[in-house]
Parts: sequence; structure tokens; C-alpha cells
Amino acid sequence: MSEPSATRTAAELRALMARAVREVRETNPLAPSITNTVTQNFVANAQLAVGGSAAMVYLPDEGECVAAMGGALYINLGTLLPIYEQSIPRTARALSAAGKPWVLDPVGVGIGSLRTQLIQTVRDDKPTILRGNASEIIAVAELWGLDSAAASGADGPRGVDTTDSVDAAERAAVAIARFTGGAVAVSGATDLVTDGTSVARLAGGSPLMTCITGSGCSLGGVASVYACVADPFVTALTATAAYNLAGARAAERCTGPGSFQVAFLDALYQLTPEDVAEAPLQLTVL
Ligand SMILES: Nc1ncnc2c1ncn2[C@@H]1O[C@H](COP(=O)(O)OP(=O)(O)OP(=O)(O)O)[C@@H](O)[C@H]1O
Ligand SMILES: Cc1ncsc1CCO
Ligand SMILES: [Mg+2]
Repeated sequence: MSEPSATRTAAELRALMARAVREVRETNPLAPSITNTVTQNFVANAQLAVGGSAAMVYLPDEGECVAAMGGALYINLGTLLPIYEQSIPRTARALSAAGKPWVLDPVGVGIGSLRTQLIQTVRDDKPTILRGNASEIIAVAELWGLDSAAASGADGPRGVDTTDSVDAAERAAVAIARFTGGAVAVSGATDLVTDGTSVARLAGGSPLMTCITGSGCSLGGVASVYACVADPFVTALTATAAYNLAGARAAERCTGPGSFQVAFLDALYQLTPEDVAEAPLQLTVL
């Protein structure tokens, strides 16, 4: 994995994004997951489509085992089971102790007490990449005490969906990235990715991505594949750009959500390093 430098230009980042896409296709890295039962199959298929390898587990010792085995891990809180009270903290601790990259998707933060408890428990294990929709990112910044005003003007998640705009989550995202030392990716019509030093806005995708379940979940899974070969900011940018391109292309070839999902996996599979390097990306240094 390459080390991040302080601040990089858009051209430097684009070259590293292309390298990440190429390296994943050449090395087929394993990025195991503890993820929700709704979208598990789609997450695994998206990881395979970009050239990675998937393995989904549930139990505490399995989480620790795959944390040692994989290049990076994906933890998604979408559908919690009682055993996750042990599996998720033990896996996050193992990752943090081993210095392994991992991606956290705090799906549905606010539903029930275990989700809140788990997000608070893994705070100091510092996910390398926090990925979520705008309402989820705002809620995590507040739960972690990083932006006490974050949720004051926010509407909050509605189940697993956002009610807030990506721009409304910028301050929360920057605060989280500065705390973790990693990257935060906020999804929406135009996505926002930050490492706490720079903020990138990436346009593209399709509104059809909100008509199928798991675009966001699988984006997190694909990010964990790129995390096996790239630093956090490059990882989050690469996955986000890949999704925006594949979403836009799939929308041109489909007749509705069902055929969109199939076309989307095909488009992910067909993406080249050059495509990703040329994706829309607007960079601002803070
Ligand atoms: N209106 C839109 N136009 C274009 N792309 C979009 C739009 N809304 C979301 N996307 C894209 O869809 C993907 C998932 O983002 P979204 O914010 O829907 O995630 P999510 O709410 O976590 O999804 P889920 O929890 O269902 O997996 C991202 O790649 C994002 O860029
Ligand atoms: C619909 C749904 N419910 C719990 S997880 C999930 C997948 C999208 O986040
Ligand atoms: Mg989601």
C-alpha cells in the first residue's frame, strides 16, 4: 500500500486512482466483509466485478481470522444480529492492532441501541474510511463528539436513507477525517470525499442508483477492495469515481431498476484505469 503524502494535486491523485484500478485487477486482493443480509450478494458481486475477492463472515473468531487474512476489511451495520455485539468490536480491534485498513458503513445509525453502541465502541479503532450517505455521516460526527452542532440543522436518516444534502455533511466529514487520519466518503447526487486536508466533489452516477438497494453498501465493499492497494484518500476517490462512471453508463443501457443492476455490474467490470482517471473530480484544498 502506498503512503499518503500531505497534499496532492488532482493530476497526482488521478494517476494513483488509475494505478489502484490496475493493481486490483492484477492482484485479485481479498477484502472480507461483515455486512448486511439485504445486500450481501450484491456487495460480493461488485467486489468481484472490479477484480477483488470476497468472503462474508458473521462470528467473532471468523472476523479476527479474516482480519489477519485479508488486505482490508468491510464492516457494514445494516442488519445487526446479537452476535455482532462481539463480532464487530473484536474485528475492529484486530484490524486496528494489525494496522490493517478497513471501511465502516454506519447504515441506519439511529435505529435501536446496538447500532449506536457499536459505532461508539469502534470510534477509537478509527476506520480508515468511513462511508455513508449524508445523514449517516452527520449522525456519526455527532455521536463521536467531533461536531457537536452537526445534527442541529440536520433532518437525520430515514431508516437507511438520507434526508440531508451532501453539502450539509461537509463539516462533519472533514471533522471525522481529521480525527481518524483516514478518509470519509459521503454519497449522493454529487459525492464528497475528504481526507481532512482536501475535499473532492465527484459528479456522475444516476438517480436509478437510489432505486436499487445496496448501491451504497457495495460502494463500501468496493472501497475495501481498493484499500488493499491504495491509501485511504485514493481508495475513497477511486471507488467513488468508479461508481459514478458505472452508474451513468448502466443508466444508458437499462429499462428500469432490474436491468440497471445487471448493467451496473457489467459496467463496473468493463471500467478501465484510464476511465477512472478521467472521471469528473473537482478538488479543493482546505
Ligand atoms: N441522485 C443521484 N444521482 C446520481 N448518483 C447518485 C444519486 N444518489 C445516489 N447516487 C450514487 O449512488 C451510490 C450510493 O449512494 P447513496 O447515497 O444512495 O447510498 P446509500 O444511501 O448508503 O445506499 P444503500 O444504503 O441503499 O446502499 C453512490 O455511488 C452515489 O454517487
Ligand atoms: C434496506 C436495508 N435495510 C437494512 S440494510 C439495507 C440495505 C441498504 O442500506
Ligand atoms: Mg447505505
